Amino acid sequence: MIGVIGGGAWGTALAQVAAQRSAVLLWAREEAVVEGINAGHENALFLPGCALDPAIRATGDLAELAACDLLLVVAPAQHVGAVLAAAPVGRIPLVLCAKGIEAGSKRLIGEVARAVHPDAPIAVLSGPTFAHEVAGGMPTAVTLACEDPALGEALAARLAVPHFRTYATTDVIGAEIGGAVKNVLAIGCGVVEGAGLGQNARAALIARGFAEMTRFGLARGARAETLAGLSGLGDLVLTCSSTSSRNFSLGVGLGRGESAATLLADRRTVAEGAFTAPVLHDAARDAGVDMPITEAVCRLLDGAAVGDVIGDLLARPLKGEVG
Ligand SMILES: NC(=O)c1ccc[n+]([C@@H]2O[C@H](COP(=O)([O-])OP(=O)(O)OC[C@H]3O[C@@H](n4cnc5c(N)ncnc54)[C@H](O)[C@@H]3O)[C@@H](O)[C@H]2O)c1
Ligand SMILES: O=P(O)(O)OC[C@H](O)CO
Repeated sequence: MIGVIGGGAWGTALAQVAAQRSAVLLWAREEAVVEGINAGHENALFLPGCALDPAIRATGDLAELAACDLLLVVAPAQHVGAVLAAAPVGRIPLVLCAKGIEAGSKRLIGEVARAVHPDAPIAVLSGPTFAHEVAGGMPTAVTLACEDPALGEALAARLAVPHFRTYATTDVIGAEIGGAVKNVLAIGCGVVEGAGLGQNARAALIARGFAEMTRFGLARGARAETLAGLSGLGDLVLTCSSTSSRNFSLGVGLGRGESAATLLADRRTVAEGAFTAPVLHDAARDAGVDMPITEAVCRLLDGAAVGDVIGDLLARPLKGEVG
């Protein structure tokens, strides 16, 4: 049986995919989500309007996950450590599906999981994946990263269904960094949209943002081809082009001059980039990597005026395109 830890939009969509081939037990934090899935086969809080496979069973009791032989970890990045610490994992393989970096510790989610459950094999699933499209059966492709190639290929085969293709790699760090950094850059692209700065600026931000992602990723041991793949460039393009992205939408609000505090207040859904941006900025400084767009997003989240931040970005000394 496949266990899913997290009953947000993405955990629910992944449960829907997994249910095509396996029994699925989904742990959700909210009682209303557990009841809604078990009684009405719908997650009205986080994925409304999607008729779920009746074979998906939900629970509010983490202990029940001990019966699973594979766990998909889909809590928001800042909560993965706490949720995993309370889960009966032991040696059950963990597929990490959150996109972010833990604030304070500056750890990638794989490092967080390994610290709590050192005996559990770790994999990362990431890529361009709006939950509502995946849950609706629309064609989607993801990266499945695992340092053990045999386990990675077995997990990729187990989680794939015809509309959900998994591409295996051994580059776990690359998959993690792409997913974390793209959320920050998506906020920046949203700002460009909200401030009406035009399509040229958005394309420039995607390309220069990808250069930032690559610099940081290579400094942390990622492989360039992973960063240019589904979990990096693929997801960057998706989230930088659509208001279906919570991160892009947050940026649109910032670009219109609304404050981050107002935009983030009382949110039920997560915009991971808002939490990752400051810790990514710190981690980049530690690694000696220049990330001007990430720095600009941090300033905007801290309340700096859009005109000032864009003016400073454009006023930087000219440099070569590579390097
Ligand atoms: N939604 C997507 O399309 C999508 C796609 C791929 C990856 N992801 C990633 O999946 C992760 C989960 O996002 P989502 O979209 O499923 O969430 P969501 O925005 O739909 O829902 C918020 C989730 O946060 C959980 N939560 C809130 N406070 C919590 C706490 N204190 N402890 C534990 N959990 C808490 C809620 O229970 C809920 O599951 C994120 O890292 C996100 O980047 C999302
Ligand atoms: O809505 P976002 O910005 O969290 O993006 C969701 C997924 O990460 C897209 O791949």
